[in-house]
Amino acid sequence: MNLKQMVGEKAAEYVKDGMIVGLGTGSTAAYMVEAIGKRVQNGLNIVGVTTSDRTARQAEDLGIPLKSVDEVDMIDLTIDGADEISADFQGIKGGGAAHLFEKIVADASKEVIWIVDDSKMVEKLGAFPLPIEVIPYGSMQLFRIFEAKGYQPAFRMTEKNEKLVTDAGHLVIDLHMKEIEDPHALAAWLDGLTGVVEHGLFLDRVNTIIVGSASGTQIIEARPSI
Ligand SMILES: O=C[C@H](O)[C@H](O)[C@H](O)COP(=O)(O)O
Repeated sequence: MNLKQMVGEKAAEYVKDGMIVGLGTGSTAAYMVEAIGKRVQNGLNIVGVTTSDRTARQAEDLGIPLKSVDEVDMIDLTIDGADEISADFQGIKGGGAAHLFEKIVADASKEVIWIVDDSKMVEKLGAFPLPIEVIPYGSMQLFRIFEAKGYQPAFRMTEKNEKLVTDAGHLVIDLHMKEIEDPHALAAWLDGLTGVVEHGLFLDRVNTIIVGSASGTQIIEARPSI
């Protein structure tokens, strides 16, 4: 059983006719986009708002009508993957370096669903490296600040061993923190650093989590939607 496919297809059932739908990024979200694409080909009428160039290409190929995030007032529902979800439903995202656009889309959404396999559910965040999107200018200064804190920073590299450049033209520094004691305090500190564009801590943002495991899908209602 492919758990990513299972939760991706389950989440696609939440999409209703007439909705504006935020389409997340990553290997799990790709299954959701594919399932929504099939429903669109069978007559479902929606508009998608994508969170990366990759997802935009996939959605276009499937014939899903798209608008940019700036062309819509509000997104009805966003479905996205996650890298880690803690016991109190906070998340780390950005393993695919899409967290800046993903957070902008999530913030413009009435409801957010995350789809994950059960390996992503953890007690505390931090085993997954925390992605920090930074502007290239001065990025070594930020690197040194993270190093001095003991966060073991590493620039995200491509297969060609070049610094990865995000869809927005920034770099990514991954922090290897092992365990994040206070995600809200860390997020506030990161938000205050000049040159940090966005970090991968997604706090108090998800409404529903669909978890896939060998025994099936579990739906967790994390917090009420707006
Ligand atoms: O930047 C990428 C996104 O935040 C993804 O949603 C996240 O990394 C999970 O990806 P995957 O489903 O491939 O594990």
